[in-house]
Amino acid sequence: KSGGVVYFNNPMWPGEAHSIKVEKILFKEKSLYQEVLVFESLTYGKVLVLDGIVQLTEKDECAYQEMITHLPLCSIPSPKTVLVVGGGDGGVLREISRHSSVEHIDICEIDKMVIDVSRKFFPELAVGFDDPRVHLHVGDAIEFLKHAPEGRYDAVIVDSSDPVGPAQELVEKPFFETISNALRPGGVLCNMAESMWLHTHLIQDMISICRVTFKGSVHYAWTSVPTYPSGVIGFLLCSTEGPHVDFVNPINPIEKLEGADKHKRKLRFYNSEMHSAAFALPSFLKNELSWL
Ligand SMILES: NCCCN[C@H]1CC[C@@H](N)CC1
Repeated sequence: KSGGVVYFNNPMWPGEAHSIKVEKILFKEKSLYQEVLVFESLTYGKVLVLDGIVQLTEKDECAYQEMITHLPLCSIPSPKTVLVVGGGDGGVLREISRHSSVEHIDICEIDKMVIDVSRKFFPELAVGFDDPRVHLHVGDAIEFLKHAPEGRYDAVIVDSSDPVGPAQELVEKPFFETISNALRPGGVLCNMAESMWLHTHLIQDMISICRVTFKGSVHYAWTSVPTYPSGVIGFLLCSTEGPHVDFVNPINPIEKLEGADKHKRKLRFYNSEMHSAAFALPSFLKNELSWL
């Protein structure tokens, strides 16, 4: 209710909750897949919540959208074809459109309500859908990728919600195998990879799958998102067998991309220093994750 505080507690983070002060509820409906909530907060702008889990806020979405997009796209010389899994709010599309080398963008989002709600309440993100290179597919990415042509994409970005509910199957081996098959040799995947503070078992499971599924390199990167549980979110960066990809030192630095800032909206978070720094990991994580 307005004026109240909303608590986000969930089996994904037992024993802790995150609260944001609600100024005004703007939208609350059940889609075919989940409950979709939008509210005006006191200090983070508008907030998108799916099944009680914060997906984005206007204040800090830049960190997530910019990092999940530019970590992969700045790691290959000239990305041309990109697939977004999830991402129905349009934020990743907005970031991809900064790359003038990109010619074709497919996006596969299962829940049309997320797209419609973003267009209405988050125009700063939904602007991504206006790019003529974008081809929208409303449906299950598991099916979409099963039928994707082999070696079709230079990059795949999995901008998913947590693996509880609609996104449950997006952390399983068969799905990663279809992604690997859909990427060209030396193609790259950037996959949302939860919190190093909360989910090291899940991260380990994903890395174990990716190390056998992607014969190139597998790296873990992370960034700060204050409204996500534990205040950080990670990304799994994988490359298929083929031309070596150095994820840590961007071969295609965003600063050299003319047009990256031509947008009326400048980059707020990502830059090449943040790119490299994102791969520096705390000792507990290096010790916990078996890279071998
Ligand atoms: N496209 C908005 C972000 C979706 N990904 C998030 C990562 C993990 C969070 N617990 C919830 C959403």
